[in-house]
Amino acid sequence: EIYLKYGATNEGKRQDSAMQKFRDNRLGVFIHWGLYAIPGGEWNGKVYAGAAEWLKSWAKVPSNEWMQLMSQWNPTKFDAKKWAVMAKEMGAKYVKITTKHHEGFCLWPSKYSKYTVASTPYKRDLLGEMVKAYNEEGIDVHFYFSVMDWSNSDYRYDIKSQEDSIAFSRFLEFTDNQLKELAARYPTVKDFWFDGTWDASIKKNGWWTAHAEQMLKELLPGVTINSRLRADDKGKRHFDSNGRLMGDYESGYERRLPDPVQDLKVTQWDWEACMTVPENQWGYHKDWSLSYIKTPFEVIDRIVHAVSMGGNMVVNFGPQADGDFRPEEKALATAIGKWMQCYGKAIYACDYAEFDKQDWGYYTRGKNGEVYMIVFNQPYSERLIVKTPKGISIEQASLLTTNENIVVVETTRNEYNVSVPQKNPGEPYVIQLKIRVAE
Ligand SMILES: C#C[C@@H]1N[C@@H](C)[C@@H](O)[C@H]1O
Repeated sequence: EIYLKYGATNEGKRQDSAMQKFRDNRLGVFIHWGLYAIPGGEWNGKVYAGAAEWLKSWAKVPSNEWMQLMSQWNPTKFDAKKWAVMAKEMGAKYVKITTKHHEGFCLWPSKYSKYTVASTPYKRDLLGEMVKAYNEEGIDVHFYFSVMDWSNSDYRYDIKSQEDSIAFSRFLEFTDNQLKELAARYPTVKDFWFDGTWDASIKKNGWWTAHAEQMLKELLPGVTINSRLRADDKGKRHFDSNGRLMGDYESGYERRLPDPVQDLKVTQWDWEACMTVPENQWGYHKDWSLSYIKTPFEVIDRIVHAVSMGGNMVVNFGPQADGDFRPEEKALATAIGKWMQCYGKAIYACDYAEFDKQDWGYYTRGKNGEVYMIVFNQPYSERLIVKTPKGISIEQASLLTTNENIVVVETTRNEYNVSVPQKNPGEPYVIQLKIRVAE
C-alpha cells in the first residue's frame, strides 16, 4: 500500500440513497450546448470533420475572436419544457448539461466570468430554466463542468515556472468560485461530471481535485462526483496509485464500452458510459453525413450493454444554436422512448446478472432476483442458449410484453435451451426468467 493524502475516499460502492438513485436511473441524456453550436463545425468557409465543440481548436481561433460568437447567441426557439418533455418521453431519468465546456462560455450568468449568457442578446439564465424544467418532469439534473477553460488566461496546460504556478493558483480559485456558485444557485443538482482534467497542470495538483470533490460534497450532501475529476498525489487519474477508484463512479467509457467477457472487473464498481450518435460529435455539427450515424437499435444495444455490466449510459444530444433539436435527434429520442416504454423494466434499477454472456444478447437482473434476457440476435436454431451459474436453475420463462409462456428445456447441467417467442417481435425483445437458487 502506498500512503496517499489525495487517493480514493470510498471503500467499494456507495450504498446511500442518492447513489442508489444514480444507479437505478440507468439511462441519461447528455446535452452539449455552447457557442460552438453557432458555427456547427464550419469556420471561414471550411468544414472540419472533428468534434464540433472543439472547432475553436481545429481552426486555431484566438479566444477573443471565438468569444465574438456571443453577439450571435440568441436561441429564440429554446423552450426548456419542450427539452424536458423530450427527455421524459425518451425514458431518460437524468440529464447531464454542459454548464461550461472547454471554450469557457457559461450557460449561467456567472459573476466570475464575462463569457456568460448574461453578456449575449439572449441574456436569460438558460441553465436555471433547464434545471427547473427537467426537475419539474421528475428528471434529475447533473452538471458537466470542464476544468480546462480556453477563455481564461490563467489556465495552464503544465506548470513549468513560478509564473505558471501563480497563474494556475488564481485559475483554481476561479474554478472553486464557479463551482460554489453553481452549487448555491442550483441546489437540486445531483452530480458533477468533470471533464478537461487530463493536462499535466491538473495531474500536478491532485490535492485540488480532492479538495473540489470534498467541497462539493459538503455544499451538496449526497452529490455524486465522477472519477474523471480526480488525480492522486502522484498524478494517477481515475484509479489511485493503490488501484482504488476515486470519485463515486468510473467515467472513462466515452464512446466505448467494456467487453462483456474480458472486462467483467467493471462490475466491482459503479460506472457510467457516454456516447455520441455520430462517430464523434458532441456539440451541434451542421453536416452529419461526415460520419456513420447510429440507428436507434444500435443506440439501444449500447444502453443495454452498459446496464448488463452494472453501468449507466448517457446518450448525447447537441442542440442547434436556435435552441431546437435536429430532426434526427428528435426521431431517435422518440424511438428509444417507444422501446423503453415496452422493455424499461429490464433496464431501470437493474444490474449485472452474473450469467455468462451469450451471442443472442444481454442479461440483466432486477431487484427481486428476476433475470431478464434482452435478445438482439435471434438465432436460426430458434433456441436461446442459457448457461446458469452453479446452484441456479430456471423455473419458468415468459415474454415480458405479453406474458406468453416460453418453453425452457434443460439440455445438460446448468444449460438450457430457451425457445424464441411464437411470433418474432421484430425488435429487440425481453424474456423474463424466474430462477431458483439451490439451498
Ligand atoms: C475530448 C473530449 C470531450 N469529452 C466529451 C464528453 C465531450 O465533451 C468532448 O468534447
